[in-house]
Amino acid sequence: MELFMKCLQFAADKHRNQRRKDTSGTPYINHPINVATILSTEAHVQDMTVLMAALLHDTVEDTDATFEDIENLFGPEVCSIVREVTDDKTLPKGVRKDLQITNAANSTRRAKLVKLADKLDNLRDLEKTLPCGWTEERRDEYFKWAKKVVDNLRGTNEHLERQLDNTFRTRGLL
Ligand SMILES: Nc1nc2c(ncn2[C@@H]2O[C@H](COP(=O)(O)OP(=O)(O)O)[C@@H](OP(=O)(O)OP(=O)(O)O)[C@H]2O)c(=O)[nH]1
Ligand SMILES: [Mn+2]
Repeated sequence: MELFMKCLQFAADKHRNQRRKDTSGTPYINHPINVATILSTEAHVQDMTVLMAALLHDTVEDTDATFEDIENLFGPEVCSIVREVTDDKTLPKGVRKDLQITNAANSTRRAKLVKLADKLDNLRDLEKTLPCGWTEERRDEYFKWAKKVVDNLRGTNEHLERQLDNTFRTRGLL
């Protein structure tokens, strides 16, 4: 529990100047908190290593945090999950998005759990509001792409997959 609180503090500090893309400017940290909360309360995940990785999952991708920081502070197991769910932002966006689809199938179970909850929270946000500057078409494309990623993560957690399927059904993708 002490290490979990340190993850929360570390993620809140790293994301402190970031906002979500919604019009109300929700603090970015709400998203990693939501991902960890979905895993704990909806997927009934009790593995603290997974819950810590959920809090940290966007720190290396979107802040100046490094894998070295994560490994030193939170250990190699948490770090390896964060590594699995971190996109290489030096790659062109199209390549990154394709890699998420192919890498999903080869991920460890722990990384798959974080990926499923990450997609679920992002899709729930997208159902509520269109991010600033996004068109309806871009939202539709995100849903279609997310379905391809999720299809390669299946067989991991029935609660998460049922919730994701509800969002895909609402969009006419299932
Ligand atoms: N739906 C939604 N997403 C928002 C919002 N604000 C920030 N995001 C982030 O935007 C990313 C999705 O937008 P894209 O344009 O597809 O991706 P990009 O930022 O990586 O270029 C997600 O990153 P990610 O968590 O790394 O996930 P993913 O890109 O792997 O799906 C999501 O967390 C918001 O208000 N609504
Ligand atoms: Mn995320």
